[in-house]
Amino acid sequence: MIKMREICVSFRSERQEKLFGVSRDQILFDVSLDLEQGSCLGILGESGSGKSTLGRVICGLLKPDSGSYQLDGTEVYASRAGKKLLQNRLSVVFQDYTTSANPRFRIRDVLAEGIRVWERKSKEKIDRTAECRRLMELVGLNETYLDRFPHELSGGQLQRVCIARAVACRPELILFDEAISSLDAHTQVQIMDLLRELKEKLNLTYVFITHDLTSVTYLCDQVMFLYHGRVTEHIPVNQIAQTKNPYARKLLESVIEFA
Ligand SMILES: Nc1ncnc2c1ncn2[C@@H]1O[C@H](COP(=O)(O)OP(=O)(O)OP(=O)(O)O)[C@@H](O)[C@H]1O
Repeated sequence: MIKMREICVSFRSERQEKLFGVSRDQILFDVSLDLEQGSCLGILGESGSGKSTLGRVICGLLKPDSGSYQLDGTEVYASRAGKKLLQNRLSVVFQDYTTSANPRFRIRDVLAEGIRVWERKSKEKIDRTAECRRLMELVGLNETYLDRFPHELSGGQLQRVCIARAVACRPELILFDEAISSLDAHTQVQIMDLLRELKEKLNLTYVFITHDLTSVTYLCDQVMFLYHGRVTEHIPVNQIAQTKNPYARKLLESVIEFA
């Protein structure tokens, strides 16, 4: 489904030696990955290692300096058709569910944003009331919440709404950028169970960006470690205990010590 080869990204450096300097800081170095349909890839790394930058490349928001990014054989950044293909297939769920839902919208209007995308894609007219009910049921929320505003829901409930909005446009791939990190541990498990269930039901592919090793082992089938913008390891999750990666070892030891 996704094939990335030697992706490099740099940003204009803040420390320019000349007045009109053009020096750049490289953030991603030759990142390559393959993602099969139906799989779940966890991207782990310390703060600043380039996870979200890679996420922005994956979701079509940041054109890399060099490298190839193909979706089902089509080069994503080479043409408008490539970007369009990606837009039609991908949804994103961000960490900050409080700001990703417009506070002036009722929940039904938040969901309508995703439903409209599906209407445009499919060129079908959808019964929005019925679709909102279906989506609420899909993410385990009571349909009476449809008339509430975001601040009238708990963090976990609101993140469920954001997940419902993400699946409303019937994507094949969903990118989660620290999407459960700010929830309490109990709610995180509930949301991860929901994500597992949706993945099976809707045959979805996930990319899951996180600091949290536990959620990766719970949800993902493969894990990629980024360190200072380079992939240091990309392994199946069931081999994580044997990893030599120092960052992964540190995370593993902290989980084991904590347990
Ligand atoms: N638009 C930008 N312009 C300049 N530098 C940027 C930009 N976006 C990110 N960076 C820099 O790129 C580096 C990687 O940032 P990124 O957000 O990808 O890391 P991360 O691994 O997701 O970190 P965190 O876990 O803290 O979110 C950081 O040093 C950051 O300051």
